Amino acid sequence: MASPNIHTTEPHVVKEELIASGKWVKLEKTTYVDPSGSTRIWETTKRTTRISNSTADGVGILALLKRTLHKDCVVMVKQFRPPMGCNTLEFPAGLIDENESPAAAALRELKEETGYKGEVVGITPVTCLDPGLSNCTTHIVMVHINGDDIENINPTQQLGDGEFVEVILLPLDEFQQKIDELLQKEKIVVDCKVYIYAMGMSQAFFKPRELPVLKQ
Ligand SMILES: Nc1nc(=O)[nH]c2c1ncn2[C@H]1C[C@H](O)[C@@H](COP(=O)(O)OP(=O)(O)O)O1
Repeated sequence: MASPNIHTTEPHVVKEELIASGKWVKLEKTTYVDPSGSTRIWETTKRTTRISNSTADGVGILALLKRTLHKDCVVMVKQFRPPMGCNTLEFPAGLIDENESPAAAALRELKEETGYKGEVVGITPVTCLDPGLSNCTTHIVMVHINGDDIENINPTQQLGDGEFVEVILLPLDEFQQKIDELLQKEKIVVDCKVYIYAMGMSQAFFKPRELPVLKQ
């Protein structure tokens, strides 16, 4: 018989001790109390760049390019990511600057990485990225791009030193299939947020058209 699992303690962090720090990332030893009241240790990574009054470390940008006589496309970026040792397929993204709102950071990063000028149509709450490893957080900012606008006909990236970003447009109604084709063609790892969104889009596009089947 299973023993009753009664937890009386609100889990909380007791102290955070620095183990090592670089320019961009630091490693800490986190002492915390778990729900059973036991004191435990966790190894935590953090960005050194977090702005104290900012709601998150960065933004990810879910940008839809809308053009007359074209399918709506999701604006994606492919780039070599040193920690992965290979190219990745991601939503455009970046860190929030000092005194910058998530919306402003999203429009700035989108312009820099892809050349497109967009309009913010929605922002998620703060979301965590890899909470078993790091306290890194992001807002996903939904942006619409008027592709017929003269400013968006020939978008020009504004990349900084050391930034090499390829823009890839993928049709929204075939998003998962086009990603799968790309993954088969080349050695590239897709960001988890991107693939989850692709699976959600497939469900939204195709499931409503399937005939309902009576459950046995
Ligand atoms: N973990 C990192 N190590 C680095 O050596 N450099 C890093 C790290 N994280 C960010 N950066 C640098 C790279 C860019 O010069 C700036 C800004 O990056 P940003 O464009 O805002 O974000 P990403 O596109 O997600 O790299 O920070």
